Amino acid sequence: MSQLLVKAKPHQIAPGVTRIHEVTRDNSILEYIEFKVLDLEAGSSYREELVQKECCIVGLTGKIDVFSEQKVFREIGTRESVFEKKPTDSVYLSNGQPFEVRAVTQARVALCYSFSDEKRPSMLIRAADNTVEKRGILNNQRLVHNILPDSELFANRLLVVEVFTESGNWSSYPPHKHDEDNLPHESLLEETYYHELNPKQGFVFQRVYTDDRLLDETMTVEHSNVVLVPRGYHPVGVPDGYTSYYLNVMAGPKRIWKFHNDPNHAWILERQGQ
Ligand SMILES: O=C(O)C[C@@H](O)[C@H](O)C(=O)CO
Repeated sequence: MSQLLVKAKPHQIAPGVTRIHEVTRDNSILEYIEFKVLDLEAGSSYREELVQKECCIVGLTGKIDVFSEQKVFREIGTRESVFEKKPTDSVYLSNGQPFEVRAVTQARVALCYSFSDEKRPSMLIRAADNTVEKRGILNNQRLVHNILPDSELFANRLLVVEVFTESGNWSSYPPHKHDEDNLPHESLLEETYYHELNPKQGFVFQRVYTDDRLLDETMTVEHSNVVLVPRGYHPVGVPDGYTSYYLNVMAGPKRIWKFHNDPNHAWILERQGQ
């Protein structure tokens, strides 16, 4: 059984609250990242206390209110489907505080965690604060919303980004890795991919591999699956007829995204127009 591919396991944990994913240090091979996806019915609420963790709450779809010790954030979320391809709102909460997510409408929420013992200000990351990038040419085009990039200094470890890849294109490509603490050349960051597909019956292929091929797994990834990237290159290929969305969480010892392209495939970037 794959240690990298995590399928959705919907489980009702409170009235109106269904946990779709729960990736923890105890049930996964990751050391720096934990990740949850929750579905909330309108009016339902989810409570948690952050102990030695920071969290970025991403309003994937629907509208939520977030109550933290320091602040209340109202009407978080901008879209009914991620495939509207517009940025959404998120909230950053630091270690050592209880919080509550209350659904204003039916909502799907991602809780992206890393380990932290620092108390920092709670922050609203508005949809309008996301930097939006179009990357790549030919069949390597993708749309990126930077939710919590390394240029934003208020988080301790967490990096969060969402990526849309159209039918027949490749993203996280040419394959790149960030698994060596060797700055300024490369940083060590684990990564998670939470995938959605439009239409839902679609699938993508994701390969996770290292130079020595001691890790080399190619996965068929379906709607709502999570892929764990403890190390290695991690490209995604999208079949004709389907659009791919994924939410990436990255974290490691230093909060810098410095990747290294697979030298065998870096020539892709030298084509005209990149
Ligand atoms: O540019 C892309 O295709 C997205 C990737 O950079 C993705 O966010 C990732 O792999 C980050 O390391």
